[in-house]
Amino acid sequence: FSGTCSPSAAANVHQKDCFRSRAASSMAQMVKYLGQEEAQHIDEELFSEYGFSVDQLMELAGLSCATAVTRAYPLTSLVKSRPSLLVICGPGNNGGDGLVCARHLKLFGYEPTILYPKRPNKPLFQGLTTQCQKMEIPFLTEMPEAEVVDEAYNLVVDAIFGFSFKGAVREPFGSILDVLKKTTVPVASIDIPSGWDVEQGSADGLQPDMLVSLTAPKKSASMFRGRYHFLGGRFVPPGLEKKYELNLPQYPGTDCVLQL
Ligand SMILES: NC(=O)C1=CN([C@@H]2O[C@H](COP(=O)(O)OP(=O)(O)OC[C@H]3O[C@@H](n4cnc5c(N)ncnc54)[C@H](O)[C@@H]3O)[C@@H](O)[C@H]2O)[C@@H](O)CC1
Ligand SMILES: [K+]
Repeated sequence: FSGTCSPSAAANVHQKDCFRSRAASSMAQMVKYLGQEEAQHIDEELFSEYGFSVDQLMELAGLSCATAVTRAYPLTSLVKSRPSLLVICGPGNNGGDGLVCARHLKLFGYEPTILYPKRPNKPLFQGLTTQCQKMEIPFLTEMPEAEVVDEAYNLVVDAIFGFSFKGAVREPFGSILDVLKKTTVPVASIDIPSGWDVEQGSADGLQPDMLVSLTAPKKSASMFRGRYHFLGGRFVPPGLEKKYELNLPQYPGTDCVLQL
């Protein structure tokens, strides 16, 4: 889209797109893009000052991600005969968001499969894993080759690393990300495209088609070049939003996601 809204454009639809696009880009300018430390401080404060628990926010974050997937890749738009998705979960809370997202996607009619190679020995993650197993979501034991991923799945959900990622990628995630970079199916990243520096991004890294920024976008989101950037995690209390000057756009109605 060129950025100029031509009044002579015949279709109303085009005009609507035009205004939506303008509104969205001005919203994207207003909302604050967070540095890594700031994102971690907000996270800590949500628990220490505002009394939330991790599983509460993870449920809302994962639900946002699943909802964003339904908006960008509705069941009717999928090209494969089955609505299959691959959800790759990492070793921290970003991986937990992925487990929650997979569970909701199953409830929304998709057929997720999970790869979860490094599982923390904590009740929260064990519970989320059990819930997915009981929802009859299959777990893979290893990352398939790129050609297999392209053939078997409509979309890959990247829940490997979030805002605590630092340094060079350690195994087995280095090899998993190498495969992901070779696939042609769209990738939807939760919070940060995995392997990207949280603030600087990564020129030769993963190039997801969708990014769901949680709470507020991180600085690297300004380097995102995919088609769909959503904001999710509609749980920020006004006091916290004010303190960190987040300038969050208003979510429409009761929606838990907003397209930036
Ligand atoms: N504050 C918020 O707004 C919320 C955040 N949530 C999620 O939590 C995420 C942050 O979670 P965490 O702080 O647990 O961290 P991450 O999930 O970003 O990753 C931490 C894990 O990755 C490993 N790791 C870090 N760098 C690595 C490297 N170079 N190679 C291999 N492994 C590496 C760490 O050892 C740790 O196990 C967010 O991005 C978001 O997805 C949500 O669950 C809930 C609400
Ligand atoms: K991610």
